[in-house]
Amino acid sequence: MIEAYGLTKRYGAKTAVYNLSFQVRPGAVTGFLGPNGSGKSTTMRMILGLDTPTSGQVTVGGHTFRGLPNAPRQVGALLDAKAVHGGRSARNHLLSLAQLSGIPARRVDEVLGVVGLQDVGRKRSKGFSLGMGQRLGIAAALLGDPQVLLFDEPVNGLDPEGILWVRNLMRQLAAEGRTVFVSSHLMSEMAQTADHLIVIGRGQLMADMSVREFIEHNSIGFARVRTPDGAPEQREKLLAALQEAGGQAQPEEDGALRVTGLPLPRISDLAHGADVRLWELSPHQASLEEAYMRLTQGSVDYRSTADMRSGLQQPMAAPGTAGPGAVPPQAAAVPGMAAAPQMPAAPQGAPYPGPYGPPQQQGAPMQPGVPMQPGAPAPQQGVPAPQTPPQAAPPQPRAPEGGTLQMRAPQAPAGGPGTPNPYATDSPAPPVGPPAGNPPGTVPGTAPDSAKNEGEDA
Ligand SMILES: Nc1ncnc2c1ncn2[C@@H]1O[C@H](COP(=O)(O)OP(=O)(O)OP(=O)(O)O)[C@@H](O)[C@H]1O
Repeated sequence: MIEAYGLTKRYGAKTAVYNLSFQVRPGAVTGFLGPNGSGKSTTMRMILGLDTPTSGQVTVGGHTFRGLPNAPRQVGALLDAKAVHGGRSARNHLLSLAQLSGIPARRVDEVLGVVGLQDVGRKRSKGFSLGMGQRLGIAAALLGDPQVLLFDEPVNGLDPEGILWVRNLMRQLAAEGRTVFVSSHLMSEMAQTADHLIVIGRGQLMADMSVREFIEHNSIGFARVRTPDGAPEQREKLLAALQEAGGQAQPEEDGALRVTGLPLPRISDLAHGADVRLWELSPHQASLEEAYMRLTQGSVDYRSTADMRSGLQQPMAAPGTAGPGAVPPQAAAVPGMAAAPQMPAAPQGAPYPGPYGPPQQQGAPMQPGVPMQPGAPAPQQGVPAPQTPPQAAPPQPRAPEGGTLQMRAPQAPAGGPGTPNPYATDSPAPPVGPPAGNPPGTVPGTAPDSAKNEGEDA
């Protein structure tokens, strides 16, 4: 079990992790999610004793990492697959790690086999592809047959077969009763691999719950309704009836409607009352990716802007105006591609809106664009529609029944409302002590924070 209490890490004026408390339990795969720069790697490095918390603490099996007896046999980690001496063969790299930790040499051949590198074990790792390097990093993590495993982006660079293999490996390790903590940006992968999720944004805890609960709490269910093809008047009649009843409808690519704000039986009754035949009426739940986007969109530090040199943009409007060249955040600017779906942020403190979404006043459309009017054309491809601006606060979930679910908006620092949030200012933080040197029992394949640059470019 990994347990963090009030974990905080500052690098000079930069607060990378703030007041994080969570538990990672054995027997499950726990996904660790958060936007770029949200503090996932920093947290993992603190768990592994490679970074020293500014305050708070994190323990593995009740001990700080440095207090763990024979740590490399108890904790394995893949943090940075490139942290390998490229001139050494894969086998020699693992052998040197094994020797440092008192692990028998035969285990090296075992783990080379487990990760599928047995045929290239004597080749120098500098010739390895990204995926082979990942496999070598995973082999290093498995070397001590540890009960606790941390993987930072393990599927990075792996081909589909490799991704499937990692998924099965994680699940198998958890089924053996081990603690498996894995960060990833691949939501579809996490949805299939993880049992539980810990989500952070700007270094602070945003969600700690099962995958199922996470999707339930952060997504709006919807109904797909399809009227007969080639009968636009039927579709328009249905649209009018849905809107009159307080529902919202968005066009889907295949001509169906995505309806929120009305339960399925009501939609059926409305269609019947309007004398409209239906080819489809089906319930849907958003994906983990949609739920994640919805929760974290207020915590994203790095957003892309359109490339004005692509020749595809109108001239930029004056700052502060939404002129023809203004590009909404995350809107696709590629010809022939529709803007990516933009999930609206739920209003802070809003209750869970129920399986078919909130009533109209709460139910911002799930797709780009304004709610569709009867007879209105579907949004043109390649034309980003107006979008709801991101809101800073994540939604508040309902409390679970008898569970350990917690989900919080980023917490204000202790000290009351007048205390500045470290994320709101660049005010100097208390000085951080010099990074500790290589701790005894450093996890194979990882480097202490003394190897990292703690400074920031001006
Ligand atoms: N050694 C360091 N010195 C200074 N700042 C650092 C250091 N390590 C991390 N940071 C900063 O702390 C913040 C969190 O970084 P971290 O690498 O933990 O994020 P992350 O969630 O792992 O990001 P990503 O998903 O992009 O890998 C970032 O703003 C980063 O620039």
